[in-house]
Amino acid sequence: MANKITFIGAGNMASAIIGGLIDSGVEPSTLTATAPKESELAAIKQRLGINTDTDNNAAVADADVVVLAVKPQIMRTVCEALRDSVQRQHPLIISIAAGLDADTIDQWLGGQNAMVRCMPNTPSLVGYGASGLYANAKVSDAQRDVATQLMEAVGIVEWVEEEALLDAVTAVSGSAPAYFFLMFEAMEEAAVKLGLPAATARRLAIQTALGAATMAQQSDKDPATLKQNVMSPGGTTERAIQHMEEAQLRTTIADAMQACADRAQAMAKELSGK
Ligand SMILES: NC(=O)C1=CN([C@@H]2O[C@H](COP(=O)(O)OP(=O)(O)OC[C@H]3O[C@@H](n4cnc5c(N)ncnc54)[C@H](O)[C@@H]3O)[C@@H](O)[C@H]2O)C=CC1
Ligand SMILES: O=C(O)[C@@H]1CCC=N1
Repeated sequence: MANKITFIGAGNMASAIIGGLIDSGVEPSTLTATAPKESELAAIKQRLGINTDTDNNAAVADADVVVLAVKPQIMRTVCEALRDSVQRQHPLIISIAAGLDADTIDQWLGGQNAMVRCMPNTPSLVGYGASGLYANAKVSDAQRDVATQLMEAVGIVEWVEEEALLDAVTAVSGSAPAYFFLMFEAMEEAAVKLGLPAATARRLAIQTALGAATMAQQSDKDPATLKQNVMSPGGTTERAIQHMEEAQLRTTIADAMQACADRAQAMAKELSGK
């Protein structure tokens, strides 16, 4: 793993990755996170024992890897203010921002940077992250390995060779924890209507999702076969699945994922001015 990693931004996604890294054995003293407010940093410092700084330039001064973990809308301001420090140090830059392309961020940082774009997701916090990664031409094999190691510490890593595919990764994994949380909400509400206490319904729904995901991961059967195995002919599951198919659930999911990828592209256009 790289010697020193600095996270610019200490919000939901940065804390999820940092928490996962520490759980995987990374020494907290090698990690630094920044944010404008000392109050936000005090909480993360106390919880995770990492270094913190309100000064982005000071925090990247001796970093081998800089992870850009601020909202896309403020990325330009943050990068332009970091330009001189980055040009002096030339660390590996990893951006986790949705949409924004590597070339745009590289230009904001003064150009000629080794840039990895990463689309992670929040389950990184519990070691079950799923990240898509793309590297620009400046990234060496050794730096690719560093990025792989960093994100594998918190889950699985899939490299894509075409940058545009990161929008598809955003749709299938970056944003997708929210789809499953929506499913939990809906199942709990429906189970309460069927008479179960909310807490019981929530536990059963979550455990079932965990079981289904684990089975799908471990089985040599595809999801369609595993689904079929639950559906006794003329039984209860068949009725439920028939209802979902008639209600066009697949189309809803496809449309939602297309909207997600479209939004990533639109954000990139809006924010890069291209
Ligand atoms: N939340 C998620 O599930 C995912 C988020 N992302 C990407 O991660 C990035 C961060 O998202 P979240 O963590 O959800 O946002 P967040 O709002 O939780 O965190 C943003 C952080 O940036 C800090 N910040 C604001 N201005 C700053 C500045 N000038 N210098 C340094 N830090 C500054 C904030 O104090 C905060 O700690 C976004 O670009 C988003 O597209 C990517 C994948 C998943
Ligand atoms: O909703 C968003 O824009 C970010 C990117 C992927 C997940 N959260």
